[in-house]
Amino acid sequence: MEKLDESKFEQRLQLLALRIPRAFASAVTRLLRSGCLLDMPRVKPVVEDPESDKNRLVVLSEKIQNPDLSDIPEQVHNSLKQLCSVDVVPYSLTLGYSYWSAGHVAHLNIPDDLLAYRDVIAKVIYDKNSPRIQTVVNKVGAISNEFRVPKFEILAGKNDMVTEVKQYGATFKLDYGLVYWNSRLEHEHIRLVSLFKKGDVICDMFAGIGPFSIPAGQKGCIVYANDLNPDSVHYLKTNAKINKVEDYIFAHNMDARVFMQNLMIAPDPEAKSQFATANSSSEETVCANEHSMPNGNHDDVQENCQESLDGSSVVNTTAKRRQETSSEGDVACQEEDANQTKKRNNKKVKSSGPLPVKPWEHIDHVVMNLPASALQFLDCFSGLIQKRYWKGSLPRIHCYCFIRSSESEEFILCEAQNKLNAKIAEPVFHRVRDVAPNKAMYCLSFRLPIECLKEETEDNIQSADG
Ligand SMILES: C[S@@+](CC[C@H](N)C(=O)[O-])C[C@H]1O[C@@H](n2cnc3c(N)ncnc32)[C@H](O)[C@@H]1O
Repeated sequence: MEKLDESKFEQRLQLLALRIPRAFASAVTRLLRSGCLLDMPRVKPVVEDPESDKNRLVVLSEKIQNPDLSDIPEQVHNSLKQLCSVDVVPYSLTLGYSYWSAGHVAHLNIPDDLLAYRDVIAKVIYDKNSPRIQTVVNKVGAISNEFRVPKFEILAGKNDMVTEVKQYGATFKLDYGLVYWNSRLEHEHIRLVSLFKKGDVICDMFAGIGPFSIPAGQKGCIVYANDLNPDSVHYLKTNAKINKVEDYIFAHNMDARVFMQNLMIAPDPEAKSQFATANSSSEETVCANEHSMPNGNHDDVQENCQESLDGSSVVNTTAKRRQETSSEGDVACQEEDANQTKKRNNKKVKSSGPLPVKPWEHIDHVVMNLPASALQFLDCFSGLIQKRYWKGSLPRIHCYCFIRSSESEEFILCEAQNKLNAKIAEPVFHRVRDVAPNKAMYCLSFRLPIECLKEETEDNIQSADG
């Protein structure tokens, strides 16, 4: 048998690092986070300086290759110089052959010229890293299915792809063979969630197993999370429970367009009018603006969240409950009044958890992480939101996409505007990571243009009113 040449699996990266005074490590990291910092799973970008414990080394992205830092954006470079003293030093990083792993699974991409040795390679990796690594897999072919799940062959260890990984303090359980997972997006997940505020309403149209939704829930956001892959939704619900945010996450399993359309369906106006006549207008305002579930029923906060986690849609829940109890809104409003004077004695409402929201009235952010085709889904926003229900500013859309070196941001913007049928004001492109020599992943963020609101015509008001 040929001898295994381990070095064939080692990747040696020649990088640059900034030697900075120790006390400035956090500030410098924050400054460089959007694209200039080393972004690799399980590799810390801030390390000890072997020459002095008064300093630390902040490792730069492999994209930054000029020691004069001329490939760092000028503004960032200037802020850096003002912040503290900085020395640029070479930094060599070696990734061993056991580098690629998620939980107990070591994930290899064995090149064609070494495929003949894959079993021996896998065995060595397994033996050297067991018990931490219990399964060694090799990716087979390119990802082509709509769930974005790679195909793997199991080379060593047990045939078990269910594992747990940790990101920013959250635990994610997943079956590597059934759902999409990419550890390299950790920084992007953190970056986007850092834009959300407690209490924000988030729609995660392509949620996967929840790397945006779960930390958003942990932050106190209400998240409507959806994925077409039933296995992803299964793990999304599991992860919501593991991370104790099940009250904040409404999980759905449907096509993203249908999901958005369903979320925007306002409740039966007939029931609303009964609600209105049964209550004074001020009571109705309290219910509508603050604590109402889609059906206006305050008793069902926990139950409704649980129902959503069990897979039923908000709309179905709404429709069902509205038919059942046209006077429940009445009761709910009275109870809400009582709650405000701290006299209410209702166990379910008393229990902890988020207050319910009405997505057709307000959403703060929409996350669209399906870079290969999310732009195509933007057409679903045209005429989606009904002006007469909406309150406050329109949502910010975060649409992921790929941009090839032959394409420009303007080109992508045009495509997005064509799909929306509206002009986007102040688009922000954030470069997430390079995925190939000529292709990078970006996040295009913008506020939904007002032209996308559904026009109020006599016809559509009447048909909506039944
Ligand atoms: C690139 S993954 C992103 C998952 C997750 N947001 C993350 O960052 O890990 C895209 C997800 O979109 C889902 N998906 C693909 N087509 C979809 C569709 N038409 N509607 C809803 N989800 C879809 C896939 O199953 C996959 O989980």
